[in-house]
Amino acid sequence: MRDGVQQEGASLVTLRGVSKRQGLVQVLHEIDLDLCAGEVVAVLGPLGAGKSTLFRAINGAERIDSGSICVEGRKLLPRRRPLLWTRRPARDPDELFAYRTVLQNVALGQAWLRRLTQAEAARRAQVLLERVGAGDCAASYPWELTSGQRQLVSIARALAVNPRLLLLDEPCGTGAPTVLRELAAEGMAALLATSDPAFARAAADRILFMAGGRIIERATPEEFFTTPRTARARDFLAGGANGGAQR
Ligand SMILES: Nc1ncnc2c1ncn2[C@@H]1O[C@H](COP(=O)(O)OP(=O)(O)OP(=O)(O)O)[C@@H](O)[C@H]1O
Repeated sequence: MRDGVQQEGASLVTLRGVSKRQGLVQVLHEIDLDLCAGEVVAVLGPLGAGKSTLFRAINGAERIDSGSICVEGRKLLPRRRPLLWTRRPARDPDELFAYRTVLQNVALGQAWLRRLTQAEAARRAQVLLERVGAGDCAASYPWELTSGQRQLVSIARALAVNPRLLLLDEPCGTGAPTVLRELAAEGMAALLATSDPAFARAAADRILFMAGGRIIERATPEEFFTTPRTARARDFLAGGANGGAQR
């Protein structure tokens, strides 16, 4: 039990007292976070809350000033090779190779990372696309897809290495929450950074509400969206995705 929210199993990602300053701005203040296998946790907050910085730190791409980050019990060292990273896939079609079909985009990871033949990589890519409900998109090019479809294709591509953990910075699309919940039911964990309350509500088991570089509420979606405890969270929910003032 942590901050009133029941968690089960061993922690896959553990942060204790993580702090980070960028110039004059204290971007992260003493962040504690636990993520277990099979969980989808949303770090929800307004623009500039520090979500992306937090995710870069967990990914090993951002040096922290103090605190510790452990992934599967191993302490993350500064500048360590980043973990698999899916950043804003749905908003930026350039994240997918524009002149390759969806099947080729997903097969590339299979061929490179798993060293499969082209034919086997394509077969597995089709399986992954169907796994996320984007099988019909296989022959399309990225620019022919909706943002939600691109999101699903990006998740299929990330599944190339059978990840135990997905970090998604500002995911979107109506299909993605369902896919993430299904993957979590199979034991994968996902940590989302989002400023979209609807996405967080649809996808997450737990909400960590972040503002001004601090996690100021931890709750189930039911608790958070019906009875937010802090004025900052109430303002955010009343103000839409950006929650009025930043940070
Ligand atoms: N390299 C940097 N140098 C200076 N300030 C930075 C740097 N990176 C982030 N910041 C500041 O840190 C704060 C948090 O930024 P961050 O991008 O982590 O927030 P966020 O919650 O992800 O917001 P958004 O959704 O808009 O990306 C902001 O005030 C931002 O201006």
